[in-house]
Amino acid sequence: MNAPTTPPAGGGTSGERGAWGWFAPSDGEGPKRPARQAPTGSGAESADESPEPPPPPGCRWRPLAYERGPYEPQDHPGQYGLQDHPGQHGLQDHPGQEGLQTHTSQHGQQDHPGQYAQPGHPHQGEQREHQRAPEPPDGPPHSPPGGRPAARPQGGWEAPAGPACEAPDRRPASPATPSPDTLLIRRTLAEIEPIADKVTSYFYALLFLQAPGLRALFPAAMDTQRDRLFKALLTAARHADDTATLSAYLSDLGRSHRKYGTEAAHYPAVGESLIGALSRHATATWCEETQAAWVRAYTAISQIMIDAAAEDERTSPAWWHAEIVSHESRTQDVAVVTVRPDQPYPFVAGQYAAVETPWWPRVWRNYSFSCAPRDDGLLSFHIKAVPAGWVSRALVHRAGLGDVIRLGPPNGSMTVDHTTDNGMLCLGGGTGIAPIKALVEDVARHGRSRPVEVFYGARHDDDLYDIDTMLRLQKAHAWLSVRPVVSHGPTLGLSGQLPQVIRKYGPWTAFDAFLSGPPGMIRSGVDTLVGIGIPSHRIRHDSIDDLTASATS
Ligand SMILES: NC(=O)C1=CN([C@@H]2O[C@H](COP(=O)(O)OP(=O)(O)OC[C@H]3O[C@@H](n4cnc5c(N)ncnc54)[C@H](O)[C@@H]3O)[C@@H](O)[C@H]2O)C=CC1
Repeated sequence: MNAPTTPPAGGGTSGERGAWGWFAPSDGEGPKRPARQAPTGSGAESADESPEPPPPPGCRWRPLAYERGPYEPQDHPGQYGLQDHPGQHGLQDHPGQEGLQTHTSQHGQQDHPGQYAQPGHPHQGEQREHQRAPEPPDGPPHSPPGGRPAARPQGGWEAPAGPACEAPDRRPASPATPSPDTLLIRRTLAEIEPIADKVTSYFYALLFLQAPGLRALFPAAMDTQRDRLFKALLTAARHADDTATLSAYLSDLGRSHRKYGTEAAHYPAVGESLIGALSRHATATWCEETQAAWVRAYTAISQIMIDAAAEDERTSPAWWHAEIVSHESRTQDVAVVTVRPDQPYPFVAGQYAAVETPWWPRVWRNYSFSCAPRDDGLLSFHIKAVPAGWVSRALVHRAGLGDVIRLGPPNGSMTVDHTTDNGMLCLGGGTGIAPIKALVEDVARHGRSRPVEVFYGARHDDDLYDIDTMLRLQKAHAWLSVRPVVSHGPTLGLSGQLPQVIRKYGPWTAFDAFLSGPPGMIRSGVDTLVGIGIPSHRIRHDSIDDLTASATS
């Protein structure tokens, strides 16, 4: 599985596929290589400090077909590989917000997803066709900006002869002082931020040009998944100094990429494309030193991901098949879908999984489990069909008994801490009630009673599709209180939006809080809760970024 990362003995030629110049992640088995030096000058003289074995003649990927899938897509062979699945250690890249987010809330910015679909997103139409690899949006990838001849000797990109770097402060990093590499990386990021879309497109164009085989790992239409990998890489690089959190985040990312068919051998091409896209677009700040910083960062990032994937492979499948055993329509747009995985599926209440349907190969969407682990091993999801949501519409309107979906591994950290008896304040907006129900079941199973206060929000009374279940649970457990809250229209319950309504109750300062619902609700919910005295480390929710990114799921 070692990646063919070194240039051929005689030196690779520009653009030669597989002659990766910089990135040689190990397969997690052997010792790690030190980061390569970035090319200097023309790059021709750049060399690894340690001798390397001659590389294979090209970068080859074995075909990435489902190996045990009953529904191999016909016209999109293989399966997609490179998507971000922010896990519970969530790194968020929010404008104006620096620092890694952990699984608990920092004012509404945390990691990963729940399910995620909101109507009215500008994603239009179902599955637009993008079957061929995209063209680089602004010129051939090997031409650096300004028409300078592109040289990519030894398989690496030459640093454009841009302005010299301002020498960064070389003192060691501290929590308050970013390392010199991180400073350089952040300069690049600041420069590309206004043109992030363009850089993202360019990155993928380069990737598919250099390694056409990787195209088959992505969905036919590069929808919201498109920029996740790129974004995750940038975010990780931005936070390269925070090794503990970064390592947890990247390990999750590496593990979750297994279901896409990602292999260690894919990482060099990704790294080459990353550097290629950045060097082309960050022309004001790119220089040799910056390039070297990015090479070091990517080498470290990819190695963590590869190691985590290799470790995970020893104990866990890359995905599970799961047969639909119950499909219950609750409203016109909401269904409760129950599945039986083909092998034991270990998870914790409050987590979520990526789901792929047979109808949209390689398009994965995250859905929270609506139940705690059950003795019979079944899993349930609440799915709301949204206008342009390929997966959600298929699951609500097309799926039926006997259909087989695929599940990625469990993820997420909106889970109950059973070491404390703190009260739990739970806000579930719309289908966001699903993981809240799972948390309630988890507390019930655990046997130690603690106050659990659930506020269940919906637009209209009719949208409270799971209120009967929640009220049944309330009846069964004296420690549980469930309050329906309706934001639009008349109701016998409480009126208003969830965050407003909880202000009228409390005090909540001794409670842990759990938020699940639309991104707007999470944001204002976190603000409200922090405002009324719940420390942010006791507020849990899934990633706002991914809730937003997956708005058309
Ligand atoms: N783990 C999670 O966080 C999960 C999240 N979801 C997400 O929950 C959402 C459910 O959508 P719908 O059922 O259409 O819910 P919805 O849009 O009808 O909202 C439900 C309730 O949430 C509150 N709310 C919504 N927007 C708000 C805002 N901007 N500020 C304050 N409160 C607000 C209101 O009380 C509203 O009645 C989806 O975006 C889905 O992705 C779903 C399942 C799990």
